Amino acid sequence: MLPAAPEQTPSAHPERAGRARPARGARRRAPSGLFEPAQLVRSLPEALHKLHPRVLVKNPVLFVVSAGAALTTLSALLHPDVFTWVISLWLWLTVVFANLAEAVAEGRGKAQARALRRARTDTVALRLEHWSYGTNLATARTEAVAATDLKPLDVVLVAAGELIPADGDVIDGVAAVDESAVTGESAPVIREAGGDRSGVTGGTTVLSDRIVVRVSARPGHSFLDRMIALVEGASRQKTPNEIALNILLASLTIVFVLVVVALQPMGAYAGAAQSTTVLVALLVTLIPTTIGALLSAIGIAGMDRLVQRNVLAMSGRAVEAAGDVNTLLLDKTGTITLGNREAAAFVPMPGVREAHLAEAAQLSSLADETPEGRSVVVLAKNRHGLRTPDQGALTNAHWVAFSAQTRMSGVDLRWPNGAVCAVRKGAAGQVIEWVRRYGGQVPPEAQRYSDAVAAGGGTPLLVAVHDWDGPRVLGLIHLKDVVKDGIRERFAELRRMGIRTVMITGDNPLTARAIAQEAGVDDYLAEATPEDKLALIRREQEGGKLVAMTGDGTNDAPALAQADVGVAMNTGTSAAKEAGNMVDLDSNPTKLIEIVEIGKQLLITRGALTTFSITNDVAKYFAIIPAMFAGTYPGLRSLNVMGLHSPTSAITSAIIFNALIIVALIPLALRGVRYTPASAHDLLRRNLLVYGLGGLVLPFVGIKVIDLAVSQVPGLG
Ligand SMILES: Nc1ncnc2c1ncn2[C@@H]1O[C@H](COP(=O)(O)OP(=O)(O)OP(=O)(O)O)[C@@H](O)[C@H]1O
Ligand SMILES: [K+]
Ligand SMILES: [Mg+2]
Repeated sequence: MLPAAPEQTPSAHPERAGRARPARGARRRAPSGLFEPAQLVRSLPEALHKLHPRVLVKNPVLFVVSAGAALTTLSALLHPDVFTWVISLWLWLTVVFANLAEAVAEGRGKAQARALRRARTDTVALRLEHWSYGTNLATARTEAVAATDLKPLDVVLVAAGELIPADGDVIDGVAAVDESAVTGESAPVIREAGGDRSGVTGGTTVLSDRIVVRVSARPGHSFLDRMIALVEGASRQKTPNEIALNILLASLTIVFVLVVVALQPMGAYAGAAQSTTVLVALLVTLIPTTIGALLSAIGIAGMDRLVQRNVLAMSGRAVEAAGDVNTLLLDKTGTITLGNREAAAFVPMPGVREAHLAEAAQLSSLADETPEGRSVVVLAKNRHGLRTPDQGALTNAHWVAFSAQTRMSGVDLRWPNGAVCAVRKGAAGQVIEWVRRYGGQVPPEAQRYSDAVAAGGGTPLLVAVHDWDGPRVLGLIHLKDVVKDGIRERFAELRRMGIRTVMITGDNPLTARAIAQEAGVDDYLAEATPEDKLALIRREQEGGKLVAMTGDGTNDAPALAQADVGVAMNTGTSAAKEAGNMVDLDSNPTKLIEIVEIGKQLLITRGALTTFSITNDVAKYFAIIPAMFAGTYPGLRSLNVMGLHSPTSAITSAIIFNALIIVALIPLALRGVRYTPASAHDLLRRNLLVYGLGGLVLPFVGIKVIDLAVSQVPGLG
């Protein structure tokens, strides 16, 4: 959890717990401390600050109200009377209350930003002058530089007890890291080179061991900087939906301004010319002040609700898109499975000694920094007592790193006597093709054994050599991975929300199918390259679907960038975090369920309050129109259905109600309308009923009550 947010409760933390606890978050109610009346008082100075014309002009509805308030104040100064002063006062209060809504929504973020600022580092970093695989860190030359001077691609050495000076990826070593300064979680996490858990954040602390980090962030553009800007709302931009709604509100406002202006000559002709104060009051009740006041607070609160769940949304647009997501793509390893895909057994081909296979497997993995590669070395050591070969023999080694495109890794060795030997391990299809390319025969067992491992949900890695005996398959490594606990139920929940889940993996179709079945996803895509993932997203989007994607690997980055909602795991590589538009600090892939709920809640809240805003103006016309013309057209008195005391008390009550309803709705705008999984159609009907009807009826009662009080005031009765 983010620091300085005491209301938060600890969240499910699969990475640390070692398994995905079915996060209770989905059912966790918005933290009860999300809104407390004291916040209104605390945010008052900020609300008054926002009375500046430069701020007001950004909100057309509020701008018109403040212009009206200025006008009535002027007329109160020229022709003082109680009515004009009271109306002026309440019009200003209307603007202050509207500002208050925004100020309260922003207030929480400011506290969090203060805590995050403290984590920003001004430490000294040890920059390595050269680094390559195998560099001896004990003797490597380093220079001390200020953390703020680090540039992308700089390589720094960080030891236990030290602050990580900048965002980056671990490229050598493994360490326990305390990320509480950023995530608020005190349990340490493991960060290691090679895999999809290499991302580290500047300002976090290394607890054990020593790691080499390649810096990825430009100065001033670190993750922490972005987080601070985000929670502070500094980088907040209006979303397309907000802009559209704002245009609608502005147009309505202009129309009503014209209507009111045109009313005066007509009224004068009929002998019922109105005072400025009455005309302004009419205008303010006509224009949609409620939603105009609450709109931005609703958006900020939506982002904030995500922060409460430890999700950082880099764009408000992504939060809205989350509310309408149709398809969720997840990668398999580390997202659906635990991700510590480990070598469990060596399976030799007929006629091959297991020790020989193990030796080749180990050789191909010595420089393979992926968790898979490291686990092969460990298994060879544990099972066959194999030690790392003599460095002297390996000086002429050309290491072939694993890539998602080639699906292979290995080494080309040149022995001192000039003989050449190549070893490869990788996906069955690729390794078989490699052997055949050099004219080797592949026994049918190679495919058969691989399929057997895959059918059980394991990942087979074929091992082949090409030496003086020619190219041939020696056997396979059985990699095991485990489907996370409770993930089936979470997918079922997504299905109820109308979201289709698709697993994408670089693994072979048989493994993919076995895991897909066990996890209960709706569909899967196997042997997917990064391009395939991207193409799949584009295809879905062309069909008009909104696509969400969660991932952590560098090979997920293009897809994360293309997805409408791209959630990167905080554990992931910096490429993935850079590409997505949200980061989950808990690295919990099923967090998307909560993200979708929050997105839906945001859309529903905005819809509900817009409905309420428009319908709740109706009652105010019934208060004001009869009051305006009762003198000229006594027949209009029958419209005074509320039986309001007098024209002045009626108009005053309508304006007071119009202002108070904003304050009354601030908690709802911040907390959000309650969301229950239901079809969009049912939700719409329910909301129209509750908020439309509520908006229609409530003001009749409210204005009547206020009128009873107002009519007691001398000068208004
Ligand atoms: N270190 C490695 N060396 C050689 N081959 C590997 C290595 N790691 C994985 N492979 C092979 O490459 C295939 C694709 O791996 P990749 O990591 O791209 O996909 P994945 O992890 O299965 O999928 P995802 O991460 O998208 O869930 C694997 O199925 C395996 O056969
Ligand atoms: K109004
Ligand atoms: Mg992977």
